[in-house]
Amino acid sequence: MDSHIKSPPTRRLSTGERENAIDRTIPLFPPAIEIDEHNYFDNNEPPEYLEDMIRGAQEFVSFHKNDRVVLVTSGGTTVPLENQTVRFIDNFSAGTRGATSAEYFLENGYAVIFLHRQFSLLPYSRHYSHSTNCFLDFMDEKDGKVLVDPKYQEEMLSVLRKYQTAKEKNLLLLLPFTTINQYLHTLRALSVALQPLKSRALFYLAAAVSDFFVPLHRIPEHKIQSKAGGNKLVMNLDPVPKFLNRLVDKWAPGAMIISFKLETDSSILLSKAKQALERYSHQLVIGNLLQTRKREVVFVEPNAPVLWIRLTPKQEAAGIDIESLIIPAVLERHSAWIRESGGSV
Ligand SMILES: CC(C)(COP(=O)(O)O)[C@@H](O)C(=O)NCCC(=O)N[C@@H](CSSC[C@H](N)C(=O)O)C(=O)O
Repeated sequence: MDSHIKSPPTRRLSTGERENAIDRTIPLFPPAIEIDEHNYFDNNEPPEYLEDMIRGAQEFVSFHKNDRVVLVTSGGTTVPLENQTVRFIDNFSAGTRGATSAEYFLENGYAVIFLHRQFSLLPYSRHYSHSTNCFLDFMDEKDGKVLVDPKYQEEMLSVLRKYQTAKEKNLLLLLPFTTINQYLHTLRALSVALQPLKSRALFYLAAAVSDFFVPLHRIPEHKIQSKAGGNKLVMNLDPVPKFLNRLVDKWAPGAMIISFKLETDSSILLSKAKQALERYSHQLVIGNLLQTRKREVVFVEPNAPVLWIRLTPKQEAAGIDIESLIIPAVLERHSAWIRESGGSV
């Protein structure tokens, strides 16, 4: 390559120069209070499908009135920059944490409401997605028929049977979202639908939720135009009200609530997870770093030392899911929560 032509910097998308980072020292946004809840939900309309969706969820909860039901949120929420959305800000999440966790909850007898980013990974089908482990690579053709390559029969049969069981027993309800607004309206409505289950309801909030958004009254209707010669796009975003404490205090009284804390800077992970627990007074924060989220997490809970859960190098090499270690530890805590709440385990 000519010396004067510099190859573009080989930068991973998730790294950036520190001096460009936003000032993390700005005061934290306080937890949402009642007026914030009314302001947000009164001024940002619910998705038009919400009533139908919640009717289905109420039927699901009623069907499982004597079971343990977990609401797993998964995938990233988007912040549209135009009402007729062409551009949006996205939050990183492939949906692996949520989809894999949902499988282990199902295998432990939970009914699962899977509130997920549309088109992100789903329980069971995640094993053969369009990109990783493309399902077409597991097929073969013989006498004009499509066959599964014998090498993969056993593994695929195991996944297929679990998927079919979940469907036949009505154990898995898949509910999509895309935007932060759809997510928040749906989360609040589902929380109310789950109230009859009291302590047998579990919230496992693995979705990557936006912290800033463009309120409806400030969002342009059509695609933002870029002028010839270039013009800056200056965005004025509001903080997304911190609804976790509304969930704990009002929307889902009695349920066990677990949130995830995502950081990229290991030096602040524990303090931020502890801060979330103190601010929201829920039962467990599972902290994880973007870079190591598939091999280690840390449990931060009241009146207990922090507990690191890690895959050994051997387990990692064998392709063991860290969720196979996380979920049993969560189930133990949920059983204790039900006992302490006076429910029958
Ligand atoms: C997203 C990942 C890392 C999984 O990745 P994939 O397997 O690729 O899907 C998940 O483990 C996670 O940390 N999820 C939570 C991420 C998140 O946004 N957490 C929020 C807190 S919970 S969102 C609640 C809301 N912001 C509020 O405070 O009320 C945070 O860290 O600030």
